[in-house]
Amino acid sequence: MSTEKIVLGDNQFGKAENHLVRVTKDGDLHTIEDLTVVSQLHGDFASAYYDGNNEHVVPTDTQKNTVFAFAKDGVGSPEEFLLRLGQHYVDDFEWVTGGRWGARQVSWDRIPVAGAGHDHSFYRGGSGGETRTAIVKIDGDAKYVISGLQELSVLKTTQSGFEGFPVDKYTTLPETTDRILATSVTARWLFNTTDVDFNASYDSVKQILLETFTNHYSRALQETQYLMGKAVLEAHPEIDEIKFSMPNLHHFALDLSPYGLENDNEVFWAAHSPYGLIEGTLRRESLGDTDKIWKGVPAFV
Ligand SMILES: O=c1[nH]c(=O)c2[nH]c(=O)[nH]c2[nH]1
Repeated sequence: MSTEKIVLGDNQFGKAENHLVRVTKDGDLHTIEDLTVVSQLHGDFASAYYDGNNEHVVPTDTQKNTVFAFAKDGVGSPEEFLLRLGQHYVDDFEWVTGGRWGARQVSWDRIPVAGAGHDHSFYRGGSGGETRTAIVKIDGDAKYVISGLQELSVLKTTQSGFEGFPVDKYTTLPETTDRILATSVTARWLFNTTDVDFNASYDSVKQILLETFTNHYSRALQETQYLMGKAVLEAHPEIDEIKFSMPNLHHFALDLSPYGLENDNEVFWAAHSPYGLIEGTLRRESLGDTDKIWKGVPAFV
């Protein structure tokens, strides 16, 4: 066995995937900044690795908290935000000589309602937008068309609450009348004819889904889902049934009071898992059994 000393080379540590959503409010006009941040420190940490001595180990938990606390003062640009974060560590911890801070920022577009961008409801457009799907089934003489979309990401920064749920000994969730509601809509809708301008129909259904997400105070994602499906079926007689799968993508307003800061629903942690999963089928009451048509239709195409 070699007795050569094993030495520590490059090292760094911190917290990855700090998913921050910063809401800035100018009256009813809200803007959002959505960044996923990684923080990694360089410095004199040898005794932590060699001796288990944590005197210099700025906890990764603290690095996470610092990301959210710093967001209280706004983000501005990811570059400025990261420069501010990094400067804090080299200024305030003498053994920290540097580090690496990174961010992925995604942009949200305002949902267009009657030609104007909405004040507080957003969707992911451009390359972050939804995928359109289509499925055709033929069974003898019968032809069925199922159109759909997946991963239409929408988020509203207010006009959403959740109250009145049953409470048992496992319930810790507080009631709320003001929260972020965010989901990524997967929907499939079944036509009762093939005589359809499918491109125009798709554009209209998507717009109805977006507008309906926007246009009411949501008492739960379940209610919002029902209203979205109802609006589609009411506006489109050529569609008989719509199925949804919608994650409830939780955004937790963080308690910044331990750092002497208030959080009036401005700084949120966007948790990735677990997420709520809200699914439902909306259909015309008189519609017969369609199970055979849906059989074999995958959840995601
Ligand atoms: O809109 C919601 N529906 C739920 O079923 C639920 N459950 C939960 O914990 N939060 C929420 N929000």
